[in-house]
Amino acid sequence: MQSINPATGQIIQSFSIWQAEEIDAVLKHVESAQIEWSAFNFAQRSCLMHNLAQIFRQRSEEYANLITEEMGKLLKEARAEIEKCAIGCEHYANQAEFYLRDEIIASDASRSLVVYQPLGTVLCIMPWNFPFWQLIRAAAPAMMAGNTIVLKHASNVPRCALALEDAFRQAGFPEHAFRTLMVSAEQVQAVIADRSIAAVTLTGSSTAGRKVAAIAGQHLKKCVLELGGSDPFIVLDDADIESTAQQALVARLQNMGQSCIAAKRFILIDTIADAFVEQLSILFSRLQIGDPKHEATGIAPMAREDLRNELHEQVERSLAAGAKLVSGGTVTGTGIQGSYYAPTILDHVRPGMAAFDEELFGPVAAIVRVKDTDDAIRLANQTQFGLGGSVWTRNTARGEELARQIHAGSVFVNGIVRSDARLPFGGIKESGYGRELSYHGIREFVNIKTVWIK
Ligand SMILES: O=CCCCC(=O)O
Repeated sequence: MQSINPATGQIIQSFSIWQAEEIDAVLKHVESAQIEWSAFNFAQRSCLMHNLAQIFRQRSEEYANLITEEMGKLLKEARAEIEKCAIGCEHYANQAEFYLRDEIIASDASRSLVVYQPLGTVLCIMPWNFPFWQLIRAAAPAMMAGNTIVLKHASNVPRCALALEDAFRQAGFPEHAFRTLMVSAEQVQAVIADRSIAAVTLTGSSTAGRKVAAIAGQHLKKCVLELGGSDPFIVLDDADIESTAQQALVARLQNMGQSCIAAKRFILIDTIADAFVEQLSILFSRLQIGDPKHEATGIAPMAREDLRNELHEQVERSLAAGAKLVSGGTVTGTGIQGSYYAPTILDHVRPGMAAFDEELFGPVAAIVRVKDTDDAIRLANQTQFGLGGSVWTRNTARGEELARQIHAGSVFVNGIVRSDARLPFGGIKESGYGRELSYHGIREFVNIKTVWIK
């Protein structure tokens, strides 16, 4: 496993992958720790989760630099990610007991109730794009419910994975309540199969989701999958073009476009399409490519060179299929080592083109022109994905009506799709199943037990 700085191409550190004996030993420890951890009451768990939030804030600069060095995002975005982790920990520290309170249900018993109890050890298989937050989004609720965690992180962020383990230890969690496994993708099958693992949560591609779901299914283990997306960003003809284009820029280029919930297909009503594209391309052209640690930089590298090359290939296939290049479309970095890609706008994208049919995980906006709102909804739903979507209009009642017609796990009206610990997060169709965050998220990894008393 190698930690490589995507802004320079330099190897920061290399790590050896664990052998089976080491994996076994850690899984046993985490399994035993779960018995100890589940005996902690909510107040005790909450106290440690608050400590963790505090550690994120105290060590924010260190962690943010680590993220930027390992996967390339802008340092200011990395700082925001760490703050989001602190907020997520606090949310579950404060709400878990309420979310998992016993529910008394009237039935033919003298007393019947539902109690929520931990499942055991949850394996978190996590991606590199938000290397701290994706893990905390899954682990904070699961741990507050009394589960322990083993993390298999993406192989390009090993230092983030180890820093997370250290943060839990610093916060005072039992020694093996949270452990990072230094394992390869090939070793994951055996980990899922191990009897110490009760359930699995994966954030990653639909391809990875299929594999993990198949293995978990074979071993009858519960899994939650948060997979890819191709979120529509629908602009109606009454939207404010200037402010909506500014939001579009953030929605597409956040995290250098490497987010499952980034806006990917910009569906524009014909009458405003020219003005919108012009505005968006002006905004794109102002961004400076450079060192992700510099305040003035707007375009950071993508996380890995192979991912950048794959994106470029999707752009080239879309152009060959008839899309029109408005700006970008080039691999930048001649003479630079980093895996940069110029912010790109493709116009006249239609179904059948890579930019419409596939997830574009990078700084490329696909413009889809439509004649009316019916056409907009039809095309928004013409995808195998169903993660998020947004509608932009001055008429919020109309926006809500359209939000209900979009097939996705969350739809925002006049707002960028984002996760929020108070609201459920997840997708339908090939974007996965199950929900994270809110009370829905914490109830994914519990035994929802009925107790019936005559
Ligand atoms: O790739 C998915 C990114 C989700 C980020 C979030 O939870 O805000």
